[in-house]
Amino acid sequence: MSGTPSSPPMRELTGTVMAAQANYYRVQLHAPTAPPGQLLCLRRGKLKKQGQQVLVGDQVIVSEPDWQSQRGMIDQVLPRHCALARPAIANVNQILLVFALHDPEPEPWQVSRFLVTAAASGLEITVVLSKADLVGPEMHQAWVSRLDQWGYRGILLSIRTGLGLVGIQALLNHKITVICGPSGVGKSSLIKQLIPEQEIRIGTVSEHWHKGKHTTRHIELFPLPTGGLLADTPGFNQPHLEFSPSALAACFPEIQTRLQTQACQFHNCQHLAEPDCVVRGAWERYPHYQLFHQELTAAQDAAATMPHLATKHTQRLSQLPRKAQRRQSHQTTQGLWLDDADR
Ligand SMILES: Nc1nc2c(ncn2[C@@H]2O[C@H](COP(=O)(O)OP(=O)(O)OP(=O)(O)O)[C@@H](O)[C@H]2O)c(=O)[nH]1
Ligand SMILES: [Zn+2]
Repeated sequence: MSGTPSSPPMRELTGTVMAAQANYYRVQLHAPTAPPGQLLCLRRGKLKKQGQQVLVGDQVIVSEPDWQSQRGMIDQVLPRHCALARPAIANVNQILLVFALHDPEPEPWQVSRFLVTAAASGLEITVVLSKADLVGPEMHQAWVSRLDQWGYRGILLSIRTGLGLVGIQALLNHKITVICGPSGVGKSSLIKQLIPEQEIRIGTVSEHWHKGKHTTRHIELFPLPTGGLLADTPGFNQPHLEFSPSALAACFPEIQTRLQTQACQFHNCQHLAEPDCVVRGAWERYPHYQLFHQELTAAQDAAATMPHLATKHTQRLSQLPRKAQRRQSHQTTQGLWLDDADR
């Protein structure tokens, strides 16, 4: 790869992995080390041997560019600041959770379940309350203040009237954002507003996704005209809770707020039936906490007694305390939550 004595020194080509399918990765090259454009790349054998996965969202070093056939090789994966498992995307900055105010109406348990799943990632979360044109101001206010009490910001959106679009655009600027939410809430409609020129492609991708059992086989980042990248996820109604029961409290801002100023009698309080617990109480999502805790405990018990039946996620995560889970997923290039089945 070394140039002739008269050629200028070769600079490393860097890029972002925009899509992954089978063994191929579509890499958007970064200026100024490369001409604008994308290369279809393979992962170098040595990375495979090292068990180094390449994820959509990864920053990579590319070599052997063949400009004519637009092919290249991924030589190196640069350190990630985080890696999500579902969808398997690296370097995500925030999660946008979309719920419709009507058709389908938001179900507090379901909203809470999505919030807890998203909160487990440790990323910034914003909630979009879509189809605002279908309900009145009372419903708007009720959900915005409910979310506020839960510790989240809710943005009203209507594709019909344009309400909220500018605010959402500003939020997405220069960030990698994953959009999640149940089926039919208007995620695709929002993406079409944000990236009109990608309309056809998004349609194709959505169709592809909806054929499966809501497992993301094809993951793709779409560039926003204003800067930033957006990833859609398939609509699904019951996101998986996949962490240890003791990690659940960290996924409720209401609990974290209480624990900032008060302490439970036991340092390892699970906030269920323990005496002198400062978390247990008459706040709206406490029943959700109890229910999710029960579910996670049952999954953990199943993993302990029937390890062959447990999912890989549950097995690995239940072995680690919360802090270690975060450290692993944020620092290593082999995100703990990654699972080959997701890719
Ligand atoms: N009234 C109204 N309808 C909307 C709005 N946004 C989306 N819709 C309608 O809601 C329906 C579902 O929208 P999609 O964008 O396909 O929803 P989705 O979340 O992508 O759904 P999945 O692909 O199943 O995940 C469509 O008929 C849209 O026209 C809105 O702001 N107001
Ligand atoms: Zn407690």
